Amino acid sequence: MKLVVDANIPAADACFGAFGEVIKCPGREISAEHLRDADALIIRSVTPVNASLLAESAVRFVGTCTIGIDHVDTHYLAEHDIAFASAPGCNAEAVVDYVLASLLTLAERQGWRLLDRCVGIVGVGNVGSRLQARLQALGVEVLACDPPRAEREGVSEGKSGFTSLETLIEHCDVLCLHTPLVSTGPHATQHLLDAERITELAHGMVVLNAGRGDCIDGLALRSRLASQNDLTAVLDVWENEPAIDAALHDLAMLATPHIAGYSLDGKLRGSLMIHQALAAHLDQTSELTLDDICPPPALASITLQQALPSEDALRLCARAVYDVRHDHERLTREAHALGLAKGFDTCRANYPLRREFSTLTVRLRDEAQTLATILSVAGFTVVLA
Ligand SMILES: NC(=O)c1ccc[n+]([C@@H]2O[C@H](COP(=O)([O-])OP(=O)(O)OC[C@H]3O[C@@H](n4cnc5c(N)ncnc54)[C@H](O)[C@@H]3O)[C@@H](O)[C@H]2O)c1
Ligand SMILES: O=C(O)[C@H](O)[C@H](O)COP(=O)(O)O
Repeated sequence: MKLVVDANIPAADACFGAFGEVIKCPGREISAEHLRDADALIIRSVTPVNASLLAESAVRFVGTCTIGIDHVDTHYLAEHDIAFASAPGCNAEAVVDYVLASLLTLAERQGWRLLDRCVGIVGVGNVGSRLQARLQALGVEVLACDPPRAEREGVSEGKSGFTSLETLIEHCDVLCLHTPLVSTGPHATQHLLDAERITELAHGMVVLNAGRGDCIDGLALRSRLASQNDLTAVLDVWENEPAIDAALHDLAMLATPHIAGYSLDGKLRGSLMIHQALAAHLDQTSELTLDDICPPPALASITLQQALPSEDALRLCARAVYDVRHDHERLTREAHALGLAKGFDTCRANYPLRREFSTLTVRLRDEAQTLATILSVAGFTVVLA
């Protein structure tokens, strides 16, 4: 069996080597030529999978080690009896870590407390629901918007815990987008935040997008930021990646190269989920587990010797695991050296090893019960001693 695998997929040999010959290729370069005699295609989000890629190929299985599937023509696969698997939820914890790390950084820079803000979450799926749970457990007020879920669950707006995007825009201090890219239909998300809604955003609002770039009208956001400079933008995803809008990049307070989900844990979970899906497709059993492919964290524990204000302690622990400022600085540096598009992909290909909050054990004095609860609901492993 011949498998063509995106070269950016970690543990590719451990996860796919046992099935056959693994040919690695940068995801953006995988072409019909590479797939002519391939049986399986294992990708991440940067390889458009459609008729022009697959028409001449022998591929019978496509697996994307990502949650987003907007790069895959699933109708074409179904029509041609090509099996397909994605990795829902694999990197959701990492994205929530990214959001918390970003908001804690903004709070410090702008002199507010995250715990006092009202956060609106648009798209309450694997990422959004985990974000909602962590924020609410911290005591942050959260408003949630997910019309497809409200419809699926047969609940009316208001009573369901879901509310409209307009209400979020009206009431929230922070708006977090975690929607997939859907181009058509009643719940299309293409330019969900369009020029009109961007005009309505209140002075001082934070807009964070870690869903898909096309969910925001980038030109309209750029023009609001450039003309009024009264919003704070945290952008991990962009229109036209990797050739993103340089002016919008410069105007964002935190600008990162689509790495919100890039914890090692999240990427390896994605590889493992597609390994399991391929094994099932081939009627094989697999005993491979995350522990087989995921190393222990380099930083396993820290001790907080003094009682700190809760938000300072949160920020300290978050940064011990993941400092989002480094990702912002790295993109700016690489863009300066290589140009924005090349710098964007270089940052992604050479991404430093990042772990999830849960891999850090925070040791606290016995009397710090309240702080222990806060750190624990924020995602850390906490031990009182
Ligand atoms: N930046 C990153 O690194 C990164 C990482 C993971 C996921 N993502 C993106 O974020 C998206 C969400 O991830 P997820 O794992 O939570 O996916 P998910 O499919 O579990 O959840 C998406 C949610 O969005 C809701 N939704 C769909 N259309 C909507 C609309 N018009 N308005 C409001 N809500 C809507 C869905 O009902 C669903 O509940 C993914 O599709 C992917 O594109 C990005
Ligand atoms: O859809 C997803 O899972 C995320 O956007 C994921 O982080 C994308 O990773 P990439 O394909 O860009 O490596």
